[in-house]
Amino acid sequence: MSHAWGYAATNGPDKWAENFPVANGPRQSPIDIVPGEASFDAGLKPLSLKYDPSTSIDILNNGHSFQVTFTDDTDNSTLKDGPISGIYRLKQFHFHWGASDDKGSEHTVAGTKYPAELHLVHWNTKYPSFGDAASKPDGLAVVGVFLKIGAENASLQKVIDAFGAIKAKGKQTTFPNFDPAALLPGCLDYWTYDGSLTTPPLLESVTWIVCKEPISVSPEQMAKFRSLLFSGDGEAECCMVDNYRPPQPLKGRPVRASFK
Ligand SMILES: Cc1cc(=S)c(O)co1
Ligand SMILES: [Zn+2]
Repeated sequence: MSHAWGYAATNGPDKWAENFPVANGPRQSPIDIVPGEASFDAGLKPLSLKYDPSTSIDILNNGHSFQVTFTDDTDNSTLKDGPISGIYRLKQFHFHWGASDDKGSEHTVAGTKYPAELHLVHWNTKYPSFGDAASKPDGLAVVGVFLKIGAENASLQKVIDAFGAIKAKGKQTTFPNFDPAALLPGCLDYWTYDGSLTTPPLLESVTWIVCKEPISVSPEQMAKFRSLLFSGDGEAECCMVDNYRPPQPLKGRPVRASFK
């Protein structure tokens, strides 16, 4: 690929292997989760997610998605238990979504696509930093939450209210005192499997934890997601939509369920 990666026909998921050969690796994400083929594991613990709203810093349009970034120099916002060992710190959350409500999630459930998917990215504190952890097989843990069309989501609206300041690529603004726990579903039953980042460099360092229960998003709120731009100021406007990678081969990996 002569130019940076993206989601267009010229630089999208089908082209990523040219610059990132791990795209064809043994533990790529996302995957299609087939509930009937997941094995219930009684040894899986409930997720322990403890987030401190004072760790939220800013919100950024990075040209691929938007992300809310957190201070990660303390154990104030962490993920513990579930399928992981040790303490993982929250670094950022972001979303993937579609141009229409019939697509947008990265993981699918028995082939079903949701209109969007939230990713809460955490790194293993056995390593000195996120950057270091990102290249280790047990370095990252990402909690995935599906978004389903329904009632307006008041917590999500707080994020959407910041979109005016980050419409174009490279725009950033402060985003203090936000509690990401407000974006979690009531039930934290999950599927888990070993996978990767779903964007280049597609590092195979992620323990995926995908919640079974979706959160709601209204059609109007989804329209606001689709008003963000892949493009920067002064460039031809390109709506930020369909920023999702399709499911990848499971290649024999087990998918475990924390619930029956
Ligand atoms: C670190 C990271 C993780 C995911 S899942 C993503 O889409 C981008 O960056
Ligand atoms: Zn992601």
